[in-house]
Amino acid sequence: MSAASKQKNCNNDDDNNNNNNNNNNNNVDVKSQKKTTQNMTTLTRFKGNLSARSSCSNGQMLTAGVCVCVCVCVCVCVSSSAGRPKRLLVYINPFGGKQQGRRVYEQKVSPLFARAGIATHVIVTEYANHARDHLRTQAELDDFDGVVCVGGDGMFSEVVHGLVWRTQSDAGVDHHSPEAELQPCRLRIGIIPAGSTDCICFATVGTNDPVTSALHIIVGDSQPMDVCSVHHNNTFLRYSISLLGYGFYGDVLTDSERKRWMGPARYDFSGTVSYLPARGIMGNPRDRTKCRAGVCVCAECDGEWRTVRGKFLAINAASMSCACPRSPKGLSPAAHLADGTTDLILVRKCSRLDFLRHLLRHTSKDDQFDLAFVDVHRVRRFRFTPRYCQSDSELELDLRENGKRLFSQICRDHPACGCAPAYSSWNCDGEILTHTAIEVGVHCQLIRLFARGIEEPAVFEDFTNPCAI
Ligand SMILES: Nc1ncnc2c1ncn2[C@@H]1O[C@H](COP(=O)(O)OP(=O)(O)OP(=O)(O)O)[C@@H](O)[C@H]1O
Repeated sequence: MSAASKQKNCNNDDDNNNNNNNNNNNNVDVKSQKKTTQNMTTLTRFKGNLSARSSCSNGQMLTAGVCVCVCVCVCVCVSSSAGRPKRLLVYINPFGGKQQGRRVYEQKVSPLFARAGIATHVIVTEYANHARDHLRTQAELDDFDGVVCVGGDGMFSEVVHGLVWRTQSDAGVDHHSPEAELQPCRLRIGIIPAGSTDCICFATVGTNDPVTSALHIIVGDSQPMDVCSVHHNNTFLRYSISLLGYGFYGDVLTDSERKRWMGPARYDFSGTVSYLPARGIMGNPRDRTKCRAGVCVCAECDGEWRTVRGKFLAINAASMSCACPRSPKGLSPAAHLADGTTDLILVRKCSRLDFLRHLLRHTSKDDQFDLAFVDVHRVRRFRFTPRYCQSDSELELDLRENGKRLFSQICRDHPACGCAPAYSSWNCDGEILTHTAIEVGVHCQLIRLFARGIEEPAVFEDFTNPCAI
């Protein structure tokens, strides 16, 4: 990527919607005013919604000013132009969240796709990584305009892994090289939320509602997103879209899988963090500016590496705010979806009370980074090398043989110190990585979602009177 900043328009691909259709559908199931209001929010943002207005006035009216406008949204989209998908490959995880994926798709989404004239090829997954493997090897991607996953963040991660891998394979890019410039994926990804947390959907759409997500797909919205590649010693490990966590966050996952997450904490992990600060970007991790739909500026690639050594309780890299309904601020409230950076949060060794203060600030108005033992940097790349006490560790032998850069910085200060080695694991979007020494690079706008990011509410939006919109 060139050193110059790229300015990209992240808005909807289509500027004009031809709204000629007055078709009214009375069969749409609208369960609550809240849901309908969300759908209306989507509707109001569609450009050229004049005929949506007139359709709405003829549409089915419910009590309290609630209007069934989902059908209208679909009609708005039917007169398709470039950017709107015509054929979609759909993967449904029947076991995500409350195991409602199939029902959600069949009852709420499939009828909308049909009405919008979108053909679908639906695969209900039969095992973990089914969707990923299918995308990697079998899927005839040329036949489709987009891929839809019905499930949670884990399912989305599967689809990203399959699609990014396949795109690189087709383009002859060596994804094992940490320096490789990855090819952006042609197909957009739609998320129909049917998982437990649905953090990615929430961060890119602003709500976890299957109908709203389906409408974004139908109108062909486009929201670019960064993807982090994680390597160990020139070997690809995983892609990360939301959060990479070592120390506290890594161990919460590891220990919860071992069902001992309430057990004794032993957080004090020595190591070296090197990072390449992001330049040429708008904002910083502490400016309280939320990521909003619109123009995205990609960070520049050059600059000087910086190194931090010490003892950490937690090392987190947040590529997005990681806000979700249960944590509305998220881990890094000002992180951006598509600027080519990740927010590297370093929590140094501190007392348990101080660490608790830091954690509690995630749910209050106070700045969680405004503490002496917390540093946050917006970075393009970073590396982490744990400092092992044991000289005969498997990793050290491996590193000696390969002798690469920072990975050779193993602690040999205390070969027989007898201290309990403090290891943690990296939690990569909910999956535990098999290595602790990692190198991470952010790939700016590698994928695109059928979404448009979170928009500021329009000043004159009046949800109580949808027909006036
Ligand atoms: N048919 C299947 N059987 C078992 N596991 C599956 C199947 N299909 C997908 N999976 C796996 O299930 C995991 C969890 O799925 P998903 O993300 O959809 O739901 P969730 O974990 O409840 O939601 P969230 O990730 O938002 O918390 C994913 O990692 C995915 O790889």
